[in-house]
Amino acid sequence: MPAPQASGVTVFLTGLSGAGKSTVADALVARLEAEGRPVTVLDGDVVRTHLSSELTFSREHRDLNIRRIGWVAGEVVRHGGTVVVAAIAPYEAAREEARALVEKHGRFVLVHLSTPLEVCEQRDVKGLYARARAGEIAGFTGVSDPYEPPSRAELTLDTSVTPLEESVARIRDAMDPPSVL
Ligand SMILES: Nc1ncnc2c1ncn2[C@@H]1O[C@H](COP(=O)(O)OS(=O)(=O)O)[C@@H](OP(=O)(O)O)[C@H]1O
Ligand SMILES: Nc1ncnc2c1ncn2[C@@H]1O[C@H](COP(=O)(O)OP(=O)(O)O)[C@@H](O)[C@H]1O
Repeated sequence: MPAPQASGVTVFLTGLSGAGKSTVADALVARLEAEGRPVTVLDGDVVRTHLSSELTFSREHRDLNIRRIGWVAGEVVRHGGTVVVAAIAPYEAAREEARALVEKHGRFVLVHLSTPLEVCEQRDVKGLYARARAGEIAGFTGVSDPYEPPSRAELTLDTSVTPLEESVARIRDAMDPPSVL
C-alpha cells in the first residue's frame, strides 16, 4: 500500500513593503530546511521576475499575480509540499482566492505582518518610499495605493515589536495541524 501523502501547507506572508516579509520568509525557510523539510518559496519580487514579468501594479494585475501564486502554491500543496509566499497582496478578495486554491488540497496559514507604515517607511529598505513620496512611483502601496488588512489572518505579527526569532517560532507552531485529542 502506498504511504499516505504528507499533508501540504502554505504559509502566506502579507504586508506592506518593508514590513519584513522577505526577512521572515528567509528565516522560516532556514528553520524548515534545518528540519529536513524542502520548501518552495514564492517571493513577490522573484515571482515578478520569473512568472509575472509582464504585470504592472494595477489592481487587476496585482490580483492576477496573487491568483498565479495561489495556483502554484495549491499545486505544490496537492503533492504534500511546503510553500512560503511573501507578497504584498493588498486585496482581501485576492488573498481569499489564493486561500481557496490552496485549501482544496491542504492547509493555508495567512500571516499578516502588520508593521506600521511609519516604521516601513523609516526602514525604506529599497528607497521606494522616498521615490513614491517624491511622485516618482505612482500607486505605491500605503502611500498612494490601498492595503486592506486581512479580516481573518491565522496570525498577526508586528515586526517593529516582535523579534525575528519569535515570529519564526510562532509561524512554525501555526503550521502544525491542530492536535486531535
Ligand atoms: N507601486 C508599487 N507598490 C508596491 N510595491 C511596488 C510597487 N512598485 C514596485 N514595487 C516593488 O514590488 C514588490 C511587491 O511585489 P508584489 O508582487 O509582492 O506585489 S503585489 O502582491 O502584486 O501587490 C515590492 O517588494 P517588497 O518591498 O519586498 O514588498 C516593491 O519592491
Ligand atoms: N523583527 C524583525 N523582523 C523582520 N524584519 C526586521 C525586524 N527588525 C528589523 N527588520 C528589518 O526590516 C527590514 C524588512 O525588509 P524586508 O524583509 O525586505 O521587507 P519586505 O519583504 O516586507 O519588503 C529588513 O531590513 C529587516 O532587517
